[in-house]
Amino acid sequence: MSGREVVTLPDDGSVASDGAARLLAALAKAQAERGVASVVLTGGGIGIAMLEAVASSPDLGSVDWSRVEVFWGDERFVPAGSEDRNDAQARDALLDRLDLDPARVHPVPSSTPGPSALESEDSADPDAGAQAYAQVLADAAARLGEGVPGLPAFDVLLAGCGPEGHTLSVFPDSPAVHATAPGVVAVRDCPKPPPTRISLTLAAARSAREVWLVATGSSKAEVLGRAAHGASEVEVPLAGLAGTERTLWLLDEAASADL
Ligand SMILES: O=C(O)[C@H](O)[C@@H](O)[C@H](O)[C@H](O)COP(=O)(O)O
Repeated sequence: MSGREVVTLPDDGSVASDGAARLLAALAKAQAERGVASVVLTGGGIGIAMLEAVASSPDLGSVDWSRVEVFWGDERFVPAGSEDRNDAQARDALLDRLDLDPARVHPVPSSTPGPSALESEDSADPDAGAQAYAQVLADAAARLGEGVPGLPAFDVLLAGCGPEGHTLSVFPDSPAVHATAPGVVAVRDCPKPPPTRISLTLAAARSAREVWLVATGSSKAEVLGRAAHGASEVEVPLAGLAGTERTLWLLDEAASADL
C-alpha cells in the first residue's frame, strides 16, 4: 500500500481543474501502458465538478474514450435515470459528451428496471444489486487484471467524503465499514439521503492502483485532520482509502486547515 500524498490548492475551482488535468493525464498514461484505462467515479459536489472540468478541458482529446472502462464506487439505490443517481449526474456532467463504448460503462444496478446498461440486473433488493455488481467487477477483473482477489486493478478510483468521515457509502461504525472483505455491499439507513445505497467496501477500493480523495470546504477539515493524525477507518472511513501505487488527497485550503 502506498503512503499518502497531499496536494492543497487554493479553492474548489482549482481542485476541480487540477483534478481534471490529473485524471486526463493518468488515463492517457494507462492507455499508453496497458491499452485500456479504467476509472471509478464518485458522486458528490466536488466529484461532479471535477467531471465538468474534464468536459471543458482543452486536453479532453488526449484520451481515447472508447478505450476507457467506467465504474462507480457507490450509488444511491433509486430508480434508473433518477437525478439522484451518481451515474445520471456523471452522464450530465461529462459522459454523454464522450465517445464511450457502452459495453465499457458499468453503472451500479438501480432499484427499478429502467434504461440502464444493466437493466436485467436492476432489482428492488439492494443485496441482489450488490451481488450483481460484484459479478460485473469480477468479470472486469478477468479482462483488466486483478488488484485484490475478484476486483479489477482500477487505474484511478475517485472518492469524496462527508464531514463525519464517510467515503463511498461507507459510514463510520456502520455494517459496511465492518465488512472487511473486498466486495460490494448494500447499505441501509445512511445518514446522508437517500438512505439506501450500494457501495464498494474499503478493501475493494484498495484494489485500485491510484486512489484519489477529492474534498473541499471547511466542513471536511476536522475529519480530514483526525484521519491524518491516525484515526481508525472504523471511526473515520476515509482513513482506509489507499491505492496499491498511490494514495492522493486533493484538497482545497479550507479542507486542509486541520492537517
Ligand atoms: O453518493 C454520494 O453522495 C457519494 O458518493 C458520497 O460519498 C460523496 O462523495 C460525499 O458525500 C461527498 O459529497 P459532497 O462533495 O457533496 O460533500
